[in-house]
Amino acid sequence: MSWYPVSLNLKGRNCLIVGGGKVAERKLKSLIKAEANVTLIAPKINAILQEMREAGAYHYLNSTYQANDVNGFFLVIAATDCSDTNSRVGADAESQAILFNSANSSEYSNFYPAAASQCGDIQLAVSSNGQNPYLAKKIRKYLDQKFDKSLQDEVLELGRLRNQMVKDTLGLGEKEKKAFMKDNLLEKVEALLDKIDKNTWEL
Ligand SMILES: C[C@@]1(CC(=O)O)c2cc3[nH]c(cc4nc(cc5[nH]c(cc(n2)[C@H]1CCC(=O)O)[C@@](C)(CC(=O)O)[C@@H]5CCC(=O)O)C(CC(=O)O)=C4CCC(=O)O)c(CCC(=O)O)c3CC(=O)O
Ligand SMILES: NC(=O)C1=CN([C@@H]2O[C@H](COP(=O)(O)OP(=O)(O)OC[C@H]3O[C@@H](n4cnc5c(N)ncnc54)[C@H](O)[C@@H]3O)[C@@H](O)[C@H]2O)C=CC1
Repeated sequence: MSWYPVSLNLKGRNCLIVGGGKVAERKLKSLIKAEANVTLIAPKINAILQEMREAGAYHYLNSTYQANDVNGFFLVIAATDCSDTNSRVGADAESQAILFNSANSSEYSNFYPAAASQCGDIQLAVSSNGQNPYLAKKIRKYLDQKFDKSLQDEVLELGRLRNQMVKDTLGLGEKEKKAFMKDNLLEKVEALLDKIDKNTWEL
């Protein structure tokens, strides 16, 4: 089986993290970057999570996980140091077809967060499907360092051009549309790819 790669829009979505240690903290930071609305349940949280709570970065429930605490959440992450708890959270999430990731077991996980970095609208994401997250992180860092952040403006410009062309070609037939795009846009994309090749890739 191959896993289905996807980019999720979590803006304003209710997401739950169970656990309050280092792993929960990393997961929380990436959900906050995605502007999710995060609730965290744990009887104890580390010092950084404490600071973030005081700053109002997420909602905190000072408790151990209770059955069906997952109710109503779009996405749930179990990051406790108790694999039984993580499995219970997973079983509850799975029974409601909620997106679920466990930090210590792939038993119920129906997604893995990729090792990812953002360069403007280009997202670099690497996954090892649970085989070796450390390797995924290393490959992500390698790509990140090779990718020139100055290309961000050019990618945005390509987006603007493309939107304009979609408007300009309204009413044209499929064939004419394709020809128009090829003449006006693909050349610019190729030029950008050449630039990436020459300036940033040393593969
Ligand atoms: C299955 C998965 C479930 C999940 O957590 O989603 C999982 C599981 C485990 N990770 C472990 C360890 C580490 N994980 C990292 C880092 C990351 N781990 C991430 C994802 C995933 N980790 C999922 C698979 C994704 C995939 O394969 O692609 C990343 C990509 C995304 C994220 O979590 O945000 C993020 C990199 C982000 C980035 O920087 O780009 C580091 C490195 C570090 O922290 O510096 C270490 C220490 C080094 C080491 O031990 O390898 C252990 C052993 C724990 C133990 O020893 O007990 C387990 C448990 C097990 O494998 O059973
Ligand atoms: N996916 C990953 O990248 C990694 C995963 N791990 C795994 O993740 C687990 C957690 O790692 P850390 O954050 O370092 O552990 P930690 O020990 O720092 O934190 C565990 C947290 O879980 C909470 N907790 C325990 N029982 C709970 C319950 N019933 N309900 C709610 N919260 C509960 C604790 O209060 C604590 O806040 C490890 O046991 C390990 O299996 C570890 C390192 C990396």
